[in-house]
Amino acid sequence: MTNRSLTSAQSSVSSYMWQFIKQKPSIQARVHSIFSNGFNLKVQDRLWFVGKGEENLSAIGLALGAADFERIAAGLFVGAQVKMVPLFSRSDEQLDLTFTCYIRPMPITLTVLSIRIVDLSIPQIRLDKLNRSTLLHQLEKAEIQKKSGFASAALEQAYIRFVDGSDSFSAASLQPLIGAGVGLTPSGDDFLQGMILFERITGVKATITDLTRQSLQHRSTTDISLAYYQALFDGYANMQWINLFKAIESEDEQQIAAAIEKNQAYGATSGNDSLMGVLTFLRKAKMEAIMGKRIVVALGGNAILNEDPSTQGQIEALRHTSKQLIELIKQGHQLIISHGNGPQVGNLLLQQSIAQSEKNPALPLDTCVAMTQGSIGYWLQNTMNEAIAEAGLSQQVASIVTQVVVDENDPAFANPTKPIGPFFTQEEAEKLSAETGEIYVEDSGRGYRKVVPSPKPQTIVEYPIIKTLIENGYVTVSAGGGGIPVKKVAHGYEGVEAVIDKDFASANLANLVEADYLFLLTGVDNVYVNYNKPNQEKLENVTIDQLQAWIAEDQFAPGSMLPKVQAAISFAESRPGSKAVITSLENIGAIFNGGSATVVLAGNPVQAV
Ligand SMILES: Nc1ncnc2c1ncn2[C@@H]1O[C@H](COP(=O)(O)OP(=O)(O)O)[C@@H](O)[C@H]1O
Ligand SMILES: NC(=O)OP(=O)(O)O
Repeated sequence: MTNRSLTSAQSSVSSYMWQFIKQKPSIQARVHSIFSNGFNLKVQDRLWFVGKGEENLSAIGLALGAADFERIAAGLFVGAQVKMVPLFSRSDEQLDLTFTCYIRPMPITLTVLSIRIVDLSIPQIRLDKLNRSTLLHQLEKAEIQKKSGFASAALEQAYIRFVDGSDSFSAASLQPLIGAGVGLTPSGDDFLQGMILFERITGVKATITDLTRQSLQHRSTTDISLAYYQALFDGYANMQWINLFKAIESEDEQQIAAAIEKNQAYGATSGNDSLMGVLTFLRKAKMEAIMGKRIVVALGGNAILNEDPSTQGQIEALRHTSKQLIELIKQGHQLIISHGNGPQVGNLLLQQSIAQSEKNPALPLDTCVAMTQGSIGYWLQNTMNEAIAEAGLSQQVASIVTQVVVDENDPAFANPTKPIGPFFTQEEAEKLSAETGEIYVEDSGRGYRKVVPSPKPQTIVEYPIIKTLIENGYVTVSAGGGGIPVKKVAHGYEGVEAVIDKDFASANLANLVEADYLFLLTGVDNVYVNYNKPNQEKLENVTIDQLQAWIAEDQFAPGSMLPKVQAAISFAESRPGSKAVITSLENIGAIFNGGSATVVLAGNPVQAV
């Protein structure tokens, strides 16, 4: 008998198999099937896989260093006896094992020391992370179908029926996939396992998992497939999947590409077959909008203030607004709310100046912005909580006092353009201007309003906090009133007197928190060219270039639609795939369901919402 001891850390065992090994003093097995990258052992009613090298560590198995694997594999035959004796000299992270193969020309015993116990339990990956990852795109260009069992006529038909939606997933439609196709792990099973795996990592409703379990009671498949189904149901996957999950988590495109390639190389068609399941899961999830989008929603004036300017009136308006916003949460999206404060901050400033005295000096504009941010955030937090409870949802809402950094040399300080506060007639405005030196301008045909400097936002101080809250499932209210304008000073930040445009601040926020969408909600469903003229034209899917051309023609009113269009452009061009939507509050539930809105994106308008 040949004996060989290994002391290297080249061998590993899955945590799943370890659970079984550690209960047994010795394990008698027979070789069940042999592949180029490993072989299966039958142990009573279970199958265990012995892989070549850690990259072939199976959920149901053990992986030996490549050289030692080759020594055994050379003489291996189906039916050969194998005996494993755990030595238990190590900790819970390591195992020693003697591994005797009764092979030709003579048996071989390996004493495999320091076998690493590798956790192959299926992790959770947040849908938004998966959604942002390039996995779907990469699978689409990897030509996996061509290399899979689904390239064969019979299976291809079954696949197309699912993908074009003519066959929905049901026990009856799914059952024929069990055991379908050639190989020791038939393609149909690999496909279903890819889907089950992704249901598991994303934690979405386990529809395919449940249907597959039911179908397995009526239709059988190979022992090997059954063993992998069992491992999946128990929450374990092969090493190459775990590596793909790590790559998705890293958001590194190249790492994802490398992990896909490793998976594709698995088995004859197995790797590609299960990736077909993943691809189908991702497409289905996208179609059903299971994969939530991260959406910054900027609320325009009429979302907060209608005819009744009292506190109660504004809360009522926000109550209505919150009920509409809930539609996005119901559809599974992450909601990052921002809002304007033009009327409120102007009114507060007016109250400050009227009531000021030596003992009670008027508060500066940045503090007034902070106060309106606080009051509107407080109202919104409560109306959102009410709407969430009413809809039977469980999200929690947090308002964040948000400071937005501006450049103190921004030319906007010398040229006030931001209308705030109440509307006045021309005579009233002229009188006020003469008395106070303040500047009043006509605001989009609605009357005269005081204007204040509105510098461009550079960054948002609290954005990492906002991002953390979103990623942990909270609905946030932030950057209210465009954020509190501050400048960077040696010891931190200091307020500056201005009101930042909330559409620009929201675009900045959307970029910083890596949102998929920026929704600018206002009084119209769409942006128009030739607005309010007999030849007005509704804009639906538009590119940045088209908008730039219309801006040059002065199609959008400064102080109302122009900043929205500019903010939409700045977000759409910030990152590939970012989309900005300008529409009304009433329209938000319909946006992902074929409703009409103005959608701005950097690329081809055909790919809109
Ligand atoms: N080209 C345009 N297309 C559509 N609406 C326009 C256009 N130009 C001006 N508007 C007006 O601008 C309004 C949006 O600006 P405003 O009311 O200031 O924003 P907010 O809703 O953020 O308070 C629209 O409701 C509409 O009345
Ligand atoms: N800060 C700001 O832009 O407010 P409005 O949208 O209400 O004008």
